[in-house]
Amino acid sequence: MRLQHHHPRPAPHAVAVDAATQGNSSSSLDLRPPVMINSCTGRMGHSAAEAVVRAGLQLVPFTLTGFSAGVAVSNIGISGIPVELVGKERRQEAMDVVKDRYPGLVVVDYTMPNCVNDNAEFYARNGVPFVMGTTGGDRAKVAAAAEAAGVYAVVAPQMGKQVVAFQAMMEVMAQQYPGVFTGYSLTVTESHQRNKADVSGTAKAVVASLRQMGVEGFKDSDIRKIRDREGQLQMGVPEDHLGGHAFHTYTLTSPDGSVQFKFKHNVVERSIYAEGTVDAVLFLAKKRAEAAKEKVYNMVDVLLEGSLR
Ligand SMILES: NC(=O)C1=CN([C@@H]2O[C@H](COP(=O)(O)OP(=O)(O)OC[C@H]3O[C@@H](n4cnc5c(N)ncnc54)[C@H](OP(=O)(O)O)[C@@H]3O)[C@@H](O)[C@H]2O)C=CC1
Ligand SMILES: O=C(O)C1=N[C@H](C(=O)O)C[C@H](O)C1
Repeated sequence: MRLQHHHPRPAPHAVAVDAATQGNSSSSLDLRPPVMINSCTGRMGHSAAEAVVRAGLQLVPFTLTGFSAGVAVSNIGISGIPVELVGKERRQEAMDVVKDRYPGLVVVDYTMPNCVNDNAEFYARNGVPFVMGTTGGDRAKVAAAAEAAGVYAVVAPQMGKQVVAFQAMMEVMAQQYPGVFTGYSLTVTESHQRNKADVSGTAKAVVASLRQMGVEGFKDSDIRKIRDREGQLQMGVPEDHLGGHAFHTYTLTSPDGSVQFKFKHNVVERSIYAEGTVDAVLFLAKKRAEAAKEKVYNMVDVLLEGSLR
């Protein structure tokens, strides 16, 4: 496929895409599916695309961007593979070609919170399994779109194995000991790179478990979001990683102040999520091959099944 160039963005590795050169032996039951990542233009999408290539999976050489109205295509390079950018107004045309050329593909979404639902509905409409790594949006609607279309999906705000294990531990604690922190007050602070649009989806998930453990009166909007350089340095973020980090601290304090619990998970860079993304893709391919009854999963499900490397 060559989509028409309208108004190309700068293309450091502008090379014509010939999908056939990457080979395509996928079948719909392929356990190592071709992977389309939206959007390879973003930090997380780029990192996940590199992990896909490292894992020896075929990277579909097309990626969606949020650009539209006059901006159609140009190319970027991922680990030497030229990837063609597809503007929003041409995404259905591109998806038709991609489905035809890469049967059995799995889609990964790392875009923006404000397009989570639109993208999920687009993937569901097209009958393609997807990993929704993007945070935000109406998560119940994402799951409902996948269910209604009978499409397999992993929907999770956190792909990093060890952080997912922490999330799982909090969920188990909430199930086993509901109310154990009744009366305790909670503060939550999260720091991410300056241009992260929303409050941490991981923090929201952990807070949901803490509520089940009895914490009352704590709203998601009470999560303290640090995006400024000074605040980030104070929280201990290394200067080199101001542009890519995820530091989370949850503090629980007893009513009389005599007991305090602190949970922390601090991550720099993005490889932990990128590797987990590949695991989620392989998990979905397996579920599809097994024709599993359940369609929608999260990363705790992937972990519990032993599918995180
Ligand atoms: N689940 C997990 O483990 C993790 C989740 N995340 C989440 O992933 C998301 C992305 O983060 P990050 O990569 O840092 O953000 P970036 O801002 O670096 O990238 C987002 C990209 O999305 C693209 N985009 C915007 N709108 C659309 C659209 N409608 N269709 C296709 N592409 C679009 C933009 O491309 P363009 O400018 O070309 O439009 C942009 O490059 C966030 O929600 C973040 O919280 C991040 C890390 C780990
Ligand atoms: O945007 C990020 O960077 C991250 N987003 C996810 C979140 O919002 O929880 C996961 C991790 O914190 C990195």
